[in-house]
Amino acid sequence: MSEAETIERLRRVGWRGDALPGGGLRLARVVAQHRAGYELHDGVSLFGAQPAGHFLKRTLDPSERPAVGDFVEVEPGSPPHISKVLPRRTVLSRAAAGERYERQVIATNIDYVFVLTGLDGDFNPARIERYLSLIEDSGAQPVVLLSKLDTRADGAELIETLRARLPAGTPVHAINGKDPASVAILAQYLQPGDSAVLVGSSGAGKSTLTNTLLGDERMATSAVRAHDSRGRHTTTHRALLQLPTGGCLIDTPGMRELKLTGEENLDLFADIEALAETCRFADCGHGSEPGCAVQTALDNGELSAERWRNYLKLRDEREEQAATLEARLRRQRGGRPPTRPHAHRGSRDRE
Ligand SMILES: Nc1nc2c(ncn2[C@@H]2O[C@H](COP(=O)(O)OP(=O)(O)OP(=O)(O)O)[C@@H](O)[C@H]2O)c(=O)[nH]1
Ligand SMILES: [Zn+2]
Repeated sequence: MSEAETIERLRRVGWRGDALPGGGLRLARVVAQHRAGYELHDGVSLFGAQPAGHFLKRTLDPSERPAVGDFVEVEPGSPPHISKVLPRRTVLSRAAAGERYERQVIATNIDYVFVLTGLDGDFNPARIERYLSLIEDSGAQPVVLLSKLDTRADGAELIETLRARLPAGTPVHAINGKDPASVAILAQYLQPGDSAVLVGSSGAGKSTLTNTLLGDERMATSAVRAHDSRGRHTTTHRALLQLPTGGCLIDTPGMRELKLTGEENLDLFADIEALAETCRFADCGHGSEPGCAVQTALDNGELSAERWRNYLKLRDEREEQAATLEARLRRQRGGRPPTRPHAHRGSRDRE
């Protein structure tokens, strides 16, 4: 098979390059990960594979192991082995639950993250901002989707309010997830070589939208499911769906549980942080302290009470997670205090 044909096949599972890395080994994409091994797809067929021995070393940073979305080199054999993970163009990760604090890779090589919110009771701009802050360091481009447009007469107003609030340039689309004509606007993010993921709270309409995007391909997907587990209906999660528009949608359980972690930055609220820096006291609690810049901005309407509350919520969440991490690390050290110097801002007057 020619290199052009191989690239053409891999394009169907999200390969973006115009050339293949040397070595002549088979390339494929990780579409699912189970306790028993990996499932790979090369654009034509789905097959199982095991990680090569060097991926199993205990000292290896877990984020270097193959993850859903990775393009990998495969050594033939039965079973085939994953010998190498190719460089990742983007990495979506979160703090892992467990005894050791570490980043857990959720999916790699994602181009677009669809942040889905219903325009019904689910509508919550603060939550959308929090999702955007999660995606911020991943390299993927966020696309805000508002579903259930058909259920809300004042939808257009809500959308304008949201657009004004989000960072300039963030795409926002309102859709009816059940209507293929309405969903067609997403084709621009789902062309051959594109990989997208869908996040949003329960009931937002993720399954509905996925099925509409799959269209007639929905049948094909269940057919693959049926025979890849030797006739039985597999209960494993099919994480990579090939869409009729040529792009693919990654749908992993980890993606669905995307949560805030102690590491997310608060860049969306950089203006508030800058404002708080100008309070008279460096340790201002932004309550009734004299010379509090935040209170002044709240009073004269420069800062809305809602944005201030959202900022506080996100900050508290981050501090709580940092404290949990700190306690966990201290337990590991046998109760000794941290060895690294502690950043501490004392009560000092800036005047
Ligand atoms: N009217 C209308 N209903 C929708 C739309 N999108 C989803 N729904 C309905 O909303 C309900 C929840 O949709 P789901 O697709 O199951 O939501 P989900 O995000 O997959 O939920 P989980 O599986 O719990 O994560 C269903 O009853 C859908 O029919 C829409 O655009 N318009
Ligand atoms: Zn203050």
